[in-house]
Amino acid sequence: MAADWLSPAEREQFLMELKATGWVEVEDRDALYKELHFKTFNQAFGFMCRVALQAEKMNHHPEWFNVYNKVQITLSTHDCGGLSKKDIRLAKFIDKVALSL
Ligand SMILES: C[C@H](O)[C@H](O)[C@H]1CNC2=NC(N)=NC(=O)C2=N1
Repeated sequence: MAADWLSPAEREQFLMELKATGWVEVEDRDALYKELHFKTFNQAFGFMCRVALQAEKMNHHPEWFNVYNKVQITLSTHDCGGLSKKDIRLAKFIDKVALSL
């Protein structure tokens, strides 16, 4: 959606903020990646449940992989073939939930 496109200035600003919290740009595609570690599987899955509910509300879904206490997340907007404001919003939500656990 056009409203979700990032201007070059917004993109630079948001990427700077998110890199400071551990997100990295994926090398071979326009996407963001973060790996999170929790104490237990319960915590990791609890985190995933909260993110899943938000993702469904936003109609914007992460690509993710979980083993025990580790969650690897890739964010990208498939409809526009790269990063959009929705990825930024979801990344910030993910950081907020992770901090609250
Ligand atoms: C039809 C449906 O609205 C779309 O496929 C939504 C669903 N979730 C999505 N999630 C992500 N990450 N990118 C999208 O472009 C996207 N599009």
